[in-house]
Amino acid sequence: MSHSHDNLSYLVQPGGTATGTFRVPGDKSISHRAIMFGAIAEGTTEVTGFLEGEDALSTMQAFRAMGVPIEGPTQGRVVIHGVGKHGLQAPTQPLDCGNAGTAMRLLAGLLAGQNLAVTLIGDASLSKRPMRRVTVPLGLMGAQIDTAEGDRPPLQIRPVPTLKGLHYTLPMASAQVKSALLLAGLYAEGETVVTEPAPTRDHTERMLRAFGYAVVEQQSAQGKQISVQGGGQLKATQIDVPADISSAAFFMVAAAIAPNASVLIQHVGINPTRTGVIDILQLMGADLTLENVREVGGEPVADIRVRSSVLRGITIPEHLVPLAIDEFPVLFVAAANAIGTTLLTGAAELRVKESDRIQVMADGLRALGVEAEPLPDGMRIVGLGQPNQPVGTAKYQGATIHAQGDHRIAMSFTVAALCAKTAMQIHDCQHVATSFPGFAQLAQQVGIHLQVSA
Ligand SMILES: O=C(O)C1=C[C@@H](OP(=O)(O)O)[C@@H](O)[C@H](O)C1
Ligand SMILES: C=C(OP(=O)(O)O)C(=O)O
Repeated sequence: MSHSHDNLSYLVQPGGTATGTFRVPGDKSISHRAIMFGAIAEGTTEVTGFLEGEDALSTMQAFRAMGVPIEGPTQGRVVIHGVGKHGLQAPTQPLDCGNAGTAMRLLAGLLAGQNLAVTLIGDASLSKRPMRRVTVPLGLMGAQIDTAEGDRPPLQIRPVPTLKGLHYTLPMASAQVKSALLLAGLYAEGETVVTEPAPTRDHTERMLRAFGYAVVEQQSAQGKQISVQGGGQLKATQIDVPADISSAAFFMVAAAIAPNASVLIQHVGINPTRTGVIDILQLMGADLTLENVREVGGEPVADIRVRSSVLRGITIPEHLVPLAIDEFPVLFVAAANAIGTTLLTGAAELRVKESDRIQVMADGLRALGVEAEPLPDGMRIVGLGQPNQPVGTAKYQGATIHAQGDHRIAMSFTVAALCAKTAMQIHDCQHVATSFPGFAQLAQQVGIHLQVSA
């Protein structure tokens, strides 16, 4: 995708807070899947609450380029006129997945068995991310996908008439790989069974069922096994996308570390495979409660209230890592403001996201004067909180930070600025629009002293 601004910077002055009642944009994982599944379903699917961010729009554009009529988005409403499982047309150009790993990896699985020639490309960040994790198991199913040197994008999918089902144990806890294989499994002969070593987000499983496709789950000694049979059909449905807990997380941490803060974030998806950030913040002592817990369209949602909190450093339980995988950049900011040391291990996957989130966050925190030691699979952070100090006391210097093209790094240091003694300058913030359009305006609205410059 082309970006409207090539180099956005944020200047955040100290002394802000976070207060108010608001909703953050729609869940990115669910928005990608709603387009993909709606496109290959029979009939018309209506989506509300869709994330109008660049990542989900890349997915939408890709299906339009394969001949799927899609209306919208208009205020989060999208109407997809499904073409059925075999109705996609070969695109005349490479499909541009932009910054979105989810788009590229899930599309690889969904397209592998369609007898179409398709090339998937991405931006500079995505072009550095590993793809063997999907191309190897898809190859075992009979797919023919070429990568560039070192297993990186572009992916060239060659037409093959059919795939074979596969029994596969994921070498890492990855919902993207799991989903790619289940989607390929819809087009494979027989059964495809994916075993996950630890629970990962289960939006694919839930949404396949919402589209009337049977998904069987059972526990085994190796972990949960998820199976689909090839050859079935998806039937159009309605999808109400909840607000993205990964976006809400920035304001959860902002409210926890800022003085006199209180936020109520409405209609947030609290699928248990996504709530690691809530558990971790509560273990750190955050004043965080769930209100109005309800179920919307097969996904649990709640309003999340967070107030200024005395946070304490913890050793993060490893089983929570995949359940909070995208929230670690901002959780590191919480740790920097806590009393005592926080230790994260078992999170090597953070090194292969939009940036190396361990190195980039450690470098940024050190620039603020925080002791942050990157580990091969995590980080040790010595928090600057002091007992008996009021919440929100400024603890470190502001600094100039480069977000390295990573939306979550840019937003995390915006939150960190709440407890800085001097201004924070953050460069390379344009990718915030991939997951959180309107972030800067919302930050200003809640009381963060943020100015945007191009
Ligand atoms: O399936 C998904 O929608 C996602 C899975 C996760 O990636 P991995 O599968 O690489 O862990 C997560 O980091 C990403 O933001 C979205
Ligand atoms: C890792 C992320 O997304 P993706 O893998 O889709 O680029 C993210 O949004 O933090």
